[in-house]
Amino acid sequence: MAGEVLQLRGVGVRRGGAALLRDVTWTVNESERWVIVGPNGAGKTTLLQVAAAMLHPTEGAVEVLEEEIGRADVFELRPRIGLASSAVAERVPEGEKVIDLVLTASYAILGRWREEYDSTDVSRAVGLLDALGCGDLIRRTFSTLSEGERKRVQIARALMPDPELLLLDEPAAGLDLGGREDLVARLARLADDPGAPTMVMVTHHVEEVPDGFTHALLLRKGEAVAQGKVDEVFTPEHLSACFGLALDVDRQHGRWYARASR
Ligand SMILES: Nc1ncnc2c1ncn2[C@@H]1O[C@H](COP(=O)(O)OP(=O)(O)OP(=O)(O)O)[C@@H](O)[C@H]1O
Repeated sequence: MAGEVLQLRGVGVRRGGAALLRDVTWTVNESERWVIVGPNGAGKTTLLQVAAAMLHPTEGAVEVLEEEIGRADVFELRPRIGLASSAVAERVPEGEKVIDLVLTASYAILGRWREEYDSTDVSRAVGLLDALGCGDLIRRTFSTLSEGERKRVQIARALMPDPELLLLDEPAAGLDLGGREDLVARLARLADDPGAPTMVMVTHHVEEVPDGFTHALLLRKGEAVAQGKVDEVFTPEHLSACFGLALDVDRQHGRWYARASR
């Protein structure tokens, strides 16, 4: 596949008279690791839904994995995209086992029915769950897992079809400090893996951005206020404009920190 994994040109999304996204132009190239940061209601999840070929924009043009949204067969396209989001987790059928939740990702479906999986699929699912520290959860029911366990299982599911694009919507939301640090370290290892897919992660907090993420897009009120290499975007000026308050920004050992200026 050539360089461009995602290309948005002048993308707008409107719902009921409200502009959720406005004139977003954004390119993600193969192997880049992007983070989308912005305050509540900025349009981050909406933008990720567009990137996941789940939401058709009202204006502008979108290409995902070189397929033009509106012309491409989204049912062929979606299995090439791994999406971990609470919107997916909310649709997991009652009683679904962790192993089945990961296995069914091969068919981009939720809820195991009568599909047959061979031993290669099962070994891959088990290997991914192990790599995310969930090896002991394989036979558990998804709905009984803690928030941190659910987040890691969702990432294993998103990786199951060996996607070309991995989209993570607030993977650290709701995690305690230990859970967050564990997840950020795992995502840093994934970001560092040259065989891993191109990645885009949404977060509210620069502290949750794993080392190895290369690019950032800042959203405010549906508009991209800055985008590019992460160390050029995570400046006090850009982040203060994005969140609407004066911020000090710092980086230590590959991790970012932001706090209100005194
Ligand atoms: N169907 C809809 N109709 C009208 N407004 C909507 C609709 N869906 C979302 N919105 C609004 O669009 C805005 C952007 O929502 P979105 O979920 O993309 O933001 P976000 O940046 O992910 O927010 P958060 O950080 O709070 O999760 C919000 O103000 C939301 O209320």
